[in-house]
Amino acid sequence: MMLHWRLSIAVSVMQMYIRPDTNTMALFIRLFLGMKYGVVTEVGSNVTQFKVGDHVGVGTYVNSCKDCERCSNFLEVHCKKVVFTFNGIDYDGTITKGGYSSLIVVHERYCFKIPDGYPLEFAAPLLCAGITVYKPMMHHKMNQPGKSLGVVGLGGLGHMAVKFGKAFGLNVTVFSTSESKWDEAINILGAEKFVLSSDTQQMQEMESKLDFIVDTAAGDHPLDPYLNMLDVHGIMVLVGFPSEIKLSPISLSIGARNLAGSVTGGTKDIQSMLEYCAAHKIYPKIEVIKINYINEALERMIKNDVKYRFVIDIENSLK
Ligand SMILES: NC(=O)C1=CN([C@@H]2O[C@H](COP(=O)(O)OP(=O)(O)OC[C@H]3O[C@@H](n4cnc5c(N)ncnc54)[C@H](OP(=O)(O)O)[C@@H]3O)[C@@H](O)[C@H]2O)C=CC1
Ligand SMILES: O=C/C=C/c1ccc(O)c(O)c1
Repeated sequence: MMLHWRLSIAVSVMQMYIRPDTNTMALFIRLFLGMKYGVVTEVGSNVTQFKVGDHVGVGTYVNSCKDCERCSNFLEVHCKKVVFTFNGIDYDGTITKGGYSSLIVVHERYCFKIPDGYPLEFAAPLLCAGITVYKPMMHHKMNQPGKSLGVVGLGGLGHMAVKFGKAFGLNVTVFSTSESKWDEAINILGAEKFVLSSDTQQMQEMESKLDFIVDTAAGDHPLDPYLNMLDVHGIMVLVGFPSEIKLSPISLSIGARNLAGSVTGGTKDIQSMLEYCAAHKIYPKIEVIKINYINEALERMIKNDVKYRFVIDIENSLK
């Protein structure tokens, strides 16, 4: 039942951001150390899906009850007993350690085959940022060529939403608080349009122009201007975690618009996403670092100076 593997390389994805609380500026450190990839070195006798030598990845969770309706429908991330890969308490009482390890033992259900030829270092961010936007985009049928997509926030999640949007044949508009990201959005990621969200006129010009919006913004921001950009029956999905959201019900009712949320994805969705990325040559933009660069990496994350994920090469760090 268990898959036992030694990581040839382990990967951690880190994010850090400042979040205003009601009274204080609190510094939240999110060391997202869950996603990792490596090579299988040992399989238990009941393992059927993997063999020694396979390239595999582990996402943001490593266990769930396997028995509830959600698990039965491959919505394991929504299982009430889901165990997260980092700082979770597993069923045997152990605290999960995420990606800062050279070895992991994991049930094969929570292990994903990285397709042949897909460069391993790109796989880890897919297991969080990639699936977090791919899942709602597929669920809400945003893969209809010719439709229009708005992506709010150009960071780890946002740049993946742009990549999927382009691969789906959508007309993509990036909404950003950072004027400096114009070149990246248009010339590198290939978005059709870039809107500076602090520019009221540019924002108003987008009224009723979008079919879909994926909102990845990490900080607090008004929702009404974005909802008003949706056409009739348009769909806005929130995947970011600002501290709170406020909106006028009229922004939803007029135009019969839809607002939804989403969190990463189930095991089948994750495997499909990996295969889609391999088939369409979709790669997250990453910077590979060694562990001794971690303090500088943290400093740079505070300054929002990373495009868009640090990937820690644990194996080469330990040599
Ligand atoms: N639902 C889920 O399963 C998951 C959710 N998350 C959450 O998604 C969010 C984004 O994660 P990630 O992409 O990794 O983070 P990043 O820091 O890489 O990117 C977030 C982007 O949001 C924009 N932003 C930040 N603050 C604000 C603000 N106040 N108003 C508007 N835009 C803002 C910035 O883009 P710009 O400069 O372009 O404005 C920033 O680059 C986080 O809240 C994270 O916790 C992450 C993983 C999974
Ligand atoms: O699989 C679930 C992961 C959820 C998640 C929650 C918060 C956050 O900041 C993330 O990066 C992921």
